[in-house]
Amino acid sequence: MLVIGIAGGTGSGKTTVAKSIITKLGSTNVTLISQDNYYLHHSGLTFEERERINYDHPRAFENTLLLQHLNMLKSGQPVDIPVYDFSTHARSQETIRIEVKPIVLLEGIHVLTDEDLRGALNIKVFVDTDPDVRILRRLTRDINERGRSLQSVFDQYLTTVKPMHDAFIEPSKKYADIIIPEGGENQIGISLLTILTERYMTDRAANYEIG
Ligand SMILES: Nc1ncnc2c1ncn2[C@@H]1O[C@H](COP(=O)(O)OP(=O)(O)O)[C@@H](O)[C@H]1O
Ligand SMILES: O=c1ccn([C@@H]2O[C@H](COP(=O)(O)O)[C@@H](O)[C@H]2O)c(=O)[nH]1
Repeated sequence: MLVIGIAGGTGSGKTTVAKSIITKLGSTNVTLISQDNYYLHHSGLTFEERERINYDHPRAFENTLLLQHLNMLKSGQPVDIPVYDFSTHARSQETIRIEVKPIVLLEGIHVLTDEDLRGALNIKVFVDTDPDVRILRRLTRDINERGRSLQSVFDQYLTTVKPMHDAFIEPSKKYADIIIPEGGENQIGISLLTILTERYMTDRAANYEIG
């Protein structure tokens, strides 16, 4: 199984890049997993307490479960991954079944910051988009899709999103094999990744396999 990690700041276009690759290759051989599904579940906290959590710190995620699921997929077992509800800041009761496919695209803000997670990736990608573009995209998305107000996006960006991006996410770019400027607009970068993935599928014995 080939695992491609796609990191980058919030709103950089990680999901858009991943979905473009799936559109080009078809979904039969490629599956998408978002690190966001593995946000820690804070069942003992109230909504107001959950609202104040720093969701941009590397330790906000249950990466041990994510790694366990990747290992299960690599050994040929399907997995039931958690579903995360951004409007309530909580895991929902449901899970999603992920079937075994030869290619896994793993996208998330911190897929390159965790050493163990990096070790599970065959190709490491960083989507590099200017902060002003990212915050504008995030503002639109969080208000339209995640039930946020203008003020809450503004406050969260300044208190946690930007400081954590500067401290952890931007520095993780150095681990990338491929940097894709401007995300979904970068058709050449997306084609490059698609070609690499196609080559893997036609030659499973290629050098990408981790020992
Ligand atoms: N090139 C683009 N032009 C315009 N809007 C975009 C572009 N890329 C992404 N978006 C929008 O910006 C938002 C964040 O993009 P997304 O791919 O989900 O980023 P990420 O997964 O990095 O947070 C989404 O609403 C998406 O539709
Ligand atoms: O409960 C939550 C959990 C996460 N967030 C924010 O989500 C982004 C990561 O998602 P992207 O799709 O990569 O933008 C992260 O910056 C968190 O701040 C949240 O607001 N609430």
